Amino acid sequence: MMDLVNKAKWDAWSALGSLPKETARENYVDLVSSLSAASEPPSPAKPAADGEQAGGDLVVTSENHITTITFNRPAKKNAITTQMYQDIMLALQAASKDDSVLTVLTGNGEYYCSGNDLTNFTDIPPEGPEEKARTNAILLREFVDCFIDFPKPLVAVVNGPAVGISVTLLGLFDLVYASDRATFHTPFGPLGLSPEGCSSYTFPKMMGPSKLSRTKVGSRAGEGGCQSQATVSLQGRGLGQLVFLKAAEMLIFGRKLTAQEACAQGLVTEVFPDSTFQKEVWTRLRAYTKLPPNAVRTSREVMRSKGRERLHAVNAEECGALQQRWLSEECTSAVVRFLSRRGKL
Ligand SMILES: CCCCC/C=C/CC(=O)SCCNC(=O)CCNC(=O)[C@H](O)C(C)(C)COP(=O)(O)OP(=O)(O)OC[C@H]1O[C@@H](n2cnc3c(N)ncnc32)[C@H](O)[C@@H]1OP(=O)(O)O
Repeated sequence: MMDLVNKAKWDAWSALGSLPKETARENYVDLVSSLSAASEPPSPAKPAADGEQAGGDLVVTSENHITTITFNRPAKKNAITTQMYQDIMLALQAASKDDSVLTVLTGNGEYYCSGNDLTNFTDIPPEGPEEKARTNAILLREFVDCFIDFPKPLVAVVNGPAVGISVTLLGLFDLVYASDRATFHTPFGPLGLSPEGCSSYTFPKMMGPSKLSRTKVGSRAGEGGCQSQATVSLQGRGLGQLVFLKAAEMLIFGRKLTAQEACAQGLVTEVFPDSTFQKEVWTRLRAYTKLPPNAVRTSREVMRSKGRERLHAVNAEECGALQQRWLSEECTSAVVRFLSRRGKL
């Protein structure tokens, strides 16, 4: 009775009764070929091909216990429309309750995401620009709160250049895997804007001294670390000052970082050669979904819970500042310059 394996075999055999040997052989072959087909690793969730609007500007798929939210406006460098903010929140709310273990954000086409769609500022309601700024600030605060409160591991698969809010939100992600063709740009200064996505807090905090001192110069991308040619001059500067300087260079002065530089600063977890990026990343993510889901969720919760209250306060402060920035002449003239460069106005 205690030899459970052989007992299971006996039970299965005796349940076949007087099944003819030939039929049993055929059934066995059918079973084995069905199992081998199922064991084929499914191809990574492929977003809709360029130009297709399958699922509209956002494609949400859920397979292999991974929910994937794909920016799908390649013709507009995956700029985020007002509707997409709403749809991403809905997708996150659904993902927080489904059987997925991980939630991934990625882009279709050559860009990861070119940030907020600057035409969002052009549809001014009859109540005027102040009302537009007020409703935008509410939408942005709710959007970022969704990421702060999301209960499962968040992964960014940064397939190409990332701009603005798609960069600042990365400080709220658990894993940021980047192709070596990705870049990270937060042009808030030139746009007359200020940081969002809690980046005014997460970026200085994340670009900490330990990462700078451990920068590996010249190592190959994808060897579990960063390939950075950036040499970091520490002469005469306290690391604390250098940390702020790096975050300020991005958020105040709009310096664009390469994937390797972003990895050296702690914004990116790992950089992969573009040629093997998708295969390596999705193979790794599928392996992560085999981990005990409740342990994964518990570990993430104990890591994230302590900082949530602070992040909500930072988000509120950033949205309040942006509500004023959006009404400023600096911002409106920058948006006019962008949209008129192609005769959009
Ligand atoms: C609810 C409100 C929330 C607000 C949250 C605040 C967020 C802050 C931010 O995200 S700030 C950052 C905003 N993004 C930008 O400033 C990027 C603007 N775009 C560019 O600078 C360039 O397009 C580029 C560098 C991304 C790519 O340049 P490139 O020359 O390669 O390509 P094009 O410029 O020809 O772009 C192709 C078409 O895509 C349109 N487009 C690209 N990005 C945006 C965008 N962010 N908003 C609107 N439209 C964008 C571009 O206009 C082209 O359209 P066209 O083919 O019709 O001309």
